[in-house]
Amino acid sequence: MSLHVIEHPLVQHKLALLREYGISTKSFRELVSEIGTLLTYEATKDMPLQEHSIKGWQGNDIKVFKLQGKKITVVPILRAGLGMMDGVMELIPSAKVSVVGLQRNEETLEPVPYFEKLVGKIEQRLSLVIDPMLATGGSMIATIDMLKKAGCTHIKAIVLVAAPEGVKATLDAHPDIEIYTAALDNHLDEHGYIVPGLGDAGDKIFGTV
Ligand SMILES: O=P(O)(O)OC[C@H]1O[C@H](OP(=O)(O)OP(=O)(O)O)[C@H](O)[C@@H]1O
Ligand SMILES: O=c1cc[nH]c(=O)[nH]1
Ligand SMILES: [Mg+2]
Repeated sequence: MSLHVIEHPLVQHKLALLREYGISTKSFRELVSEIGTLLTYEATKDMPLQEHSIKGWQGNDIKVFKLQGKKITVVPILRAGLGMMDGVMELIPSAKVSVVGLQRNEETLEPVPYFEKLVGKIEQRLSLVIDPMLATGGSMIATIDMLKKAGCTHIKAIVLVAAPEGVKATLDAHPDIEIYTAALDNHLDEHGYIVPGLGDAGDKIFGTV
């Protein structure tokens, strides 16, 4: 459906810190999680509400609004998506979690699926796919393919940084989804890395380099 670049000053400030050369693993993890929280706030702002009547502090009936029906499944793409989990779950602590494992082949840039564990009745919920990086879009497209195969019709993606190539490929393949990102970066380099980007987000979160 569309791309939402979140230009909120807190998001942009934290993203600037995240891009620093030589950032520590601790700071990288903290910022990934914090930006995850802020982007979740934006991505959930059109969730439907239902009116309820409750007893308020004075003991009389008052009208309030609560989230309606089956709510959200968070879908982290392993590994790097796990880095956003705590931040996302902070705002939606009752969300179900469906985990998808994909490893990009660094030669062909094709995603190689290695894990899929989706929750029951996933088709009745909004799927919120989380991954820090949207590069060629291959991993995101493969994940959305899996979710649609399971019957999901309402899917949003939250990524910290997106390349124009990945946004186009994802929205061409799945025009009905919405992408929320802190930045639409410049381009992909010859190795499929986002420029200016963040480097290898999975390695930075897990300390594997
Ligand atoms: O848009 P694409 O071209 O598919 O690239 C983006 C994917 O690459 C990274 O994961 P990677 O495959 O490196 O796995 P990791 O999270 O285990 O490091 C990143 O976290 C995305 O999942
Ligand atoms: O720039 C990129 C592209 C894919 N995966 C990453 O971690 N970073
Ligand atoms: Mg990686």
